Amino acid sequence: MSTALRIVLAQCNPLVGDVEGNARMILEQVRLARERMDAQLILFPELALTGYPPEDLLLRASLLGQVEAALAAIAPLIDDCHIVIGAPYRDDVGLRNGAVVLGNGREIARYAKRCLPNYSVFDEKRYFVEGTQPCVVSVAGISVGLTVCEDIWYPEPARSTCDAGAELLVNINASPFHASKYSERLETLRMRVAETGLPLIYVNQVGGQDELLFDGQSLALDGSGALILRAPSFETGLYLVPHAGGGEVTELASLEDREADAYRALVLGVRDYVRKNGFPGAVIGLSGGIDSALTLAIAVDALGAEDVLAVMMPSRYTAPMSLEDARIQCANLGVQALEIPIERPFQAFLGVLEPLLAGRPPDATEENIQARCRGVILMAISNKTGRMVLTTGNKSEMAVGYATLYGDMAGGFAPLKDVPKTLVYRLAHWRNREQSVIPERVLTRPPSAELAPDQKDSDSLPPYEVLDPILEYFVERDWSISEIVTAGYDREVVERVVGLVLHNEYKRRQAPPGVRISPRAFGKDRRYPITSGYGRAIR
Ligand SMILES: Nc1ncnc2c1ncn2[C@@H]1O[C@H](COP(=O)(O)OP(=O)(O)OC[C@H]2O[C@@H]([n+]3cccc(C(=O)O)c3)[C@H](O)[C@@H]2O)[C@@H](O)[C@H]1O
Ligand SMILES: Nc1ncnc2c1ncn2[C@@H]1O[C@H](COP(=O)(O)OP(=O)(O)OP(=O)(O)O)[C@@H](O)[C@H]1O
Ligand SMILES: NC(=O)CC[C@H](N)C(=O)O
Repeated sequence: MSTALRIVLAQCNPLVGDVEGNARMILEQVRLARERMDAQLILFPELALTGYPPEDLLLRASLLGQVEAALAAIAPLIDDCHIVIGAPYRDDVGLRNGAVVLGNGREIARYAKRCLPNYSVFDEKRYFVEGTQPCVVSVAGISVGLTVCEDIWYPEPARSTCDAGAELLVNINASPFHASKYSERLETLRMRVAETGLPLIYVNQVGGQDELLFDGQSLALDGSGALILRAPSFETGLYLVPHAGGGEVTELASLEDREADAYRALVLGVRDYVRKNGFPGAVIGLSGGIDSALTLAIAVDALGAEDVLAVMMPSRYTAPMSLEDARIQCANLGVQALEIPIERPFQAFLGVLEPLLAGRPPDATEENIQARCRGVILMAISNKTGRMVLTTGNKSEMAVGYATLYGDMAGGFAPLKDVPKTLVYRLAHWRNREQSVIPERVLTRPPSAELAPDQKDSDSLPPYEVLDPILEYFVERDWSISEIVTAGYDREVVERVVGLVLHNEYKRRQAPPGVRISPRAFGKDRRYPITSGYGRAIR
């Protein structure tokens, strides 16, 4: 850094809507940053006071009242340093996504975010009005220019802040994770530094908020674009920006591979969803298959073995090795396991439905009754114990509707919802890299729903090595059928897969939320109509 300012990045995990709690957390971070690091300027993430994204809570006057009260309460306490807090505020023009500067015991400035993202998972134009002016404040004699998240993704805000006299650019963020996001950010920040010649300090929030997951990885670049600080991913903490020039780079985090990043994102997403919603733990149906095996490992890493309950619910079609493998995994992880066979409830349903079923060949009806027996049992355990049911469906299955409504889709949160089946395998291998917690056989046997005799997923679906790329092209990249065929896939298979994806929007709308780890997840990231003639038109 060209300046001697002691800047601390508060990479924190606010709770959306808990303005008072977030204000207390901010004051505690200020105390620590002052005590331990002698901080002169402490930066908090975008909308740190409300948490991000507050969604339609922003339409409630009472929330904005709480924000103003919190700012008024915090300001007098900030008398020996400066802080920047992300907070919404209303002015003569409208509601702003703001960066508020406090120091010398008072409020010093309010900056309104100028670029409001309104694509992908972002809806900021629904709530906020764009700012038009740069904002530069003096901190210990250094001119500090403010920007908020999306501002830094375009040249103009940084350039005009530089023109307004900034010697240093600050960017406060709520930038959600997806695979490759870190390199996209770094490349963008380097462009802004190259254009302005100014050091750039980037602070990001951490934590899960419904389907969004924030990874932290706050950064500092010096005026030449060299990385002088990279804070850890998926962890909260206070990080002092080092002074460059001595050739020393503070690299607090290593660049992890895709599996490690994805796995750690899923763990944090599950932990924050379960804990921030006040649940004492989770319950999972453990089949002896790969999806529930990985879900269980993630849940244990997120919540601790004592707060996770595995339930084995064998049916007449369950292979003995499924039950054996499930038992071994529970022992490996130290998880309490229950065994509740579903034969009796399944028989009871077949009995009462006899008039409907008699004379009709068995089909998905009977398969789904089994999945629903398991759903009823898991939900009963959830109701009685207060634990949340984690569903186990992966992105490939959710894409093509290979799951039973009110059956294995019954539950509160879907950790693997954005994890394609081929990545499920890679993550399971990654989790087993040091110590085998998922039995080897679970990783090698062919996937099966075990809802009918000798059933395999490959009876109904193309092999996952074929299905997953087709899904990625269609769902994540919006390719046409012809483009996917040109990439080397069979037209008939592509048409069938695309038809299933379009048809099963209704199922996904009824599915629980899950952690977003890809650039296009099902949920708020991909909004398709349920009732639609589009599928017919593209045939
Ligand atoms: N647009 C729409 N809006 C609202 N509802 C709509 C609808 N289109 C169909 N439906 C309704 O949806 C129902 C059909 O859905 P559903 O009852 O779920 O049943 P369905 O999709 O027909 O069958 C479930 C499939 O998932 C497979 N499965 C199940 C469980 C686990 C696994 C696994 O490997 O993990 C795989 C199973 O082998 C079977 O092929 C029907 O009642 C239909 O009326
Ligand atoms: N015998 C079982 N005991 C407990 N839960 C089961 C059993 N069979 C299925 N389930 C639950 O239903 C989910 C869907 O299972 P299914 O075997 O139909 O498909 P899958 O997608 O191959 O999942 P998995 O790889 O976990 O088996 C499982 O992940 C599990 O949560
Ligand atoms: N909150 C925001 O403005 C986020 C938008 C930004 N492009 C990001 O995800 O990093």
